[in-house]
Amino acid sequence: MSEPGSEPTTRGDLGPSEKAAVLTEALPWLDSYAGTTIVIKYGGNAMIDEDLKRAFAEDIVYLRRSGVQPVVVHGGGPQISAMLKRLDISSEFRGGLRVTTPEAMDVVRMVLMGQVNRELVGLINTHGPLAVGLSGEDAGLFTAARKGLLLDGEDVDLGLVGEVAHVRPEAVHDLMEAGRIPVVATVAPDEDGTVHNVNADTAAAALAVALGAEKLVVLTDVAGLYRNWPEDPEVITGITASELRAMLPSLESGMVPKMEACLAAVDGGLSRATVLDGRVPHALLLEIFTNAGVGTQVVADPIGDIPATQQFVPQKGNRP
Ligand SMILES: Nc1ncnc2c1ncn2[C@@H]1O[C@H](COP(=O)(O)OP(=O)(O)O)[C@@H](O)[C@H]1O
Ligand SMILES: CC(=O)N[C@@H](CCC(=O)OP(=O)(O)O)C(=O)O
Repeated sequence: MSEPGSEPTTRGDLGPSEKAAVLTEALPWLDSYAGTTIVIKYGGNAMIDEDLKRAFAEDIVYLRRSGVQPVVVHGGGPQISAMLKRLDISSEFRGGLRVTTPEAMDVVRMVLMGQVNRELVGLINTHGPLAVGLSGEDAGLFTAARKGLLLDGEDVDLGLVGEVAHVRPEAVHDLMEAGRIPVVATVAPDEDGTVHNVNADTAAAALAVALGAEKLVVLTDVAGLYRNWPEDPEVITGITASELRAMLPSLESGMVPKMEACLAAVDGGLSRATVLDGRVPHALLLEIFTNAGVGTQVVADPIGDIPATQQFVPQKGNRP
């Protein structure tokens, strides 16, 4: 596993028998995931360069062609920050969430829907007419409610930041039934129609639960959830819902909404939620179609005394 800030590792060239082994290793996973829905959250911090974004689009199309139904929910935090800076609009984060003024909200909406969403849809569609972009504003997909935040005993006013109060997943279902890949930006109106900025991890979890997805995969810019961050970091490969719940108050910055989202997904009935290093090319395929898996896997509390690291150990025939 890489350390924070270190370069992600890549695989060297494989010989013919190793290539065949990789392909056959995928077979049981192809069998067990066919027909399931996987929600993939693509964080803005993992959209580092054009090659990585192209590799991500390939992975999504690969999943679709393998009979999996991928649903993409994307972020774009660094892209929003860059545009706010260009426009000389200040913004700050509290508890991993952007304090969003009405002026900043216009920029959030413009960047997420007009820039990041369009780019991902375009990259996927170089492989065929597959992806359709939408936001929480389309066909009532998300209804937001103003998010409150208590930090160190103090009420923080986050402005136009929303949490997902209601999901109406019909539009996503319609697209999936038509063989399309929904690509979702996470701005959403409240009941009065005022558009709110919803953290993409939070929205991805809510959508995954509403769709009854098999799994939530979160692509970010670290190798997973670290214990003892940042002094003596060590990636946690597997963690149960209760262990994560106990750890949440000690987490910082962007990891707070991310791990809250994984917990919400598992509490909402998904069998797993995984945080992966999106800087590794094809991390998604490695996670879904190889025995090793990568990153941090959050699982429901065990029945009996099987440790989290050994639950659903990805081996043939061992799917829950
Ligand atoms: N315990 C932790 N383990 C891993 N990353 C952490 C931890 N605590 C804080 N972080 C920070 O959280 C960041 C990921 O969140 P964020 O920047 O919101 O990513 P994304 O754009 O992918 O949603 C990491 O880059 C890291 O700096
Ligand atoms: C409320 C809030 O913080 N919203 C996020 C929405 C984008 C996002 O979540 O992007 P990443 O996944 O790349 O972090 C923001 O304004 O940055």
